[in-house]
Amino acid sequence: MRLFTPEAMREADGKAAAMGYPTLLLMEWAGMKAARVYRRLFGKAPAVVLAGKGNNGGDGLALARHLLLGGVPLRVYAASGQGGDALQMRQALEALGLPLLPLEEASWREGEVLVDALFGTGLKGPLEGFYAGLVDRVNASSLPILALDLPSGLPFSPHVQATATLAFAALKTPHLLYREACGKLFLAEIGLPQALLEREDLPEVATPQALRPLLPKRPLTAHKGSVGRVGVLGGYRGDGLRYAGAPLLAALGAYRMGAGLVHLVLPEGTPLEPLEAVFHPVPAPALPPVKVEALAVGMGGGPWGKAWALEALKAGLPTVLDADALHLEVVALYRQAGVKAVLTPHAGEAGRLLGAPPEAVAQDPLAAARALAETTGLTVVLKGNPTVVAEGGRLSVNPTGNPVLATGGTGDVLAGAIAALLAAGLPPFDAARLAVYLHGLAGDLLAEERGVGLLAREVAEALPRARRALEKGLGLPFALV
Ligand SMILES: NC(=O)C1=CN([C@@H]2O[C@H](COP(=O)(O)OP(=O)(O)OC[C@H]3O[C@@H](n4cnc5c(N)ncnc54)[C@H](O)[C@@H]3O)[C@@H](O)[C@H]2O)[C@@H](O)CC1
Ligand SMILES: Nc1ncnc2c1ncn2[C@@H]1O[C@H](COP(=O)(O)OP(=O)(O)O)[C@@H](O)[C@H]1O
Ligand SMILES: [K+]
Repeated sequence: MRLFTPEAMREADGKAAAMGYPTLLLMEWAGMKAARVYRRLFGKAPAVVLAGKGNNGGDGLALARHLLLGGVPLRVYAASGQGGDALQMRQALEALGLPLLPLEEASWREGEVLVDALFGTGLKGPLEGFYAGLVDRVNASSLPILALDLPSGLPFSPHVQATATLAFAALKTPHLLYREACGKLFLAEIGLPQALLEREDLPEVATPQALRPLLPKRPLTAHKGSVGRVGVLGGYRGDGLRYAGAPLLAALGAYRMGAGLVHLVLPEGTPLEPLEAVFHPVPAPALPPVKVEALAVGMGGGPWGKAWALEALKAGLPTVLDADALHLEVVALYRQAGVKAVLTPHAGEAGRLLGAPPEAVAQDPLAAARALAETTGLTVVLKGNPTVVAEGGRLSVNPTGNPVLATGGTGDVLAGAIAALLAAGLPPFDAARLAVYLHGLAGDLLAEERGVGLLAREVAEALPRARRALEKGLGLPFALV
């Protein structure tokens, strides 16, 4: 599944029209699916539809007709000046005898549901004047809001803060970059010719459908030496083992992602956990003295971070470089050596590597991940919401995960999880996008059950459940309608 920009989506609509496909059908499906979502969420609660004059408004008018036919009480406030498909939708509604009220008179009361069909992919620049005021009133209403295609105003401010958003044909960048404004996310197929949605040049949205086939198989004869052995290298002695827990969490992440054996190479004096690991206490950064297939490096390494990474490079194995191992010189050496490496920076670390402020990274994580993959020549996991995986020209945007993951150590768990999949033989891009998806899904399962207050080790514990869900094809964090 591809992640469209609003422009790419408009292009696809245009191509459908140029092919001779009747675009009125798309709008009709959009309206029908929107009515279905409305009924599912709000039953027969009365609707107040706010329709702009473009095609997004047209979708709203189509929805209004389906609600009317379904016996849902409603008022429609519409801008004037529709043309094309939207005008036909307006005429169809009027033919059924529903008077359209001027948008300027829009008002609502307790118990009603607002439908935001003001602007979609055609918005150019931030809303101002009347529309900015209308959006502010909508947001102040405390009524449930169903946004059609996009919460109006996105990607700028002000924008509608929706309770639920129904995306048409494909997810667009603002759906994943402004997740909060969208509320519960739905995606409707509206009959757009499939060929127009297959755009290899656009980023992918990681989905169960694409990721399930990547899950490493485990044959009956599997043994702990055959399903992937991971070396976890990290920690620092000099400050009283302040971050001693970080590599231990990475070891848990690796085991919970299915590693057969985890070898923990740690500073002497570090607590020896988890019990399932094989321990190699060392006086200074060193490689595990045994055979492993992948490494995770840097967690809790502090000033030793660089030394761990340089030591690890000698093994020439697929390696996750996390936290204290993330340095430009180190990264350049991995590239030179042709070693497969996955970098796992958060916005702060990525900013440091790119020479950009963290805010700029967070503002456009797709561009930042792409730039970092380009400058380093390695695989990049830019952590955040959304987490973006980049390699060469490929981008995968992760739809799972939520703010309960914002707690110490969850990144360490992820580093170990990626290493486990590398050790199982997955190429870096696949290991990264699969681990990121499952890590986020584990967080989603736990958020649902328990909410804020998770421990990173519990995220590791939930990884097998996330994996089971993916095996069953479940776990898509938005609903298809
Ligand atoms: N064939 C198609 O094109 C389809 C389009 N669909 C819907 O159509 C939408 C796109 O429709 P449009 O391209 O007509 O665009 P929109 O309906 O999103 O908005 C266009 C209108 O907004 C005005 N406008 C743009 N920026 C503004 C600003 N900053 N302040 C005030 N007014 C502004 C434009 O002058 C134009 O009148 C999609 O989001 C989707 O909801 C769906 O019906 C499916 C089929
Ligand atoms: N608001 C959020 N939404 C989704 N995922 C989040 C959010 N906050 C944190 N995470 C995830 O939690 C992990 C945190 O990693 P990191 O910042 O390295 O923490 P630590 O160094 O404590 O392990 C990342 O995988 C990140 O994507
Ligand atoms: K809208």
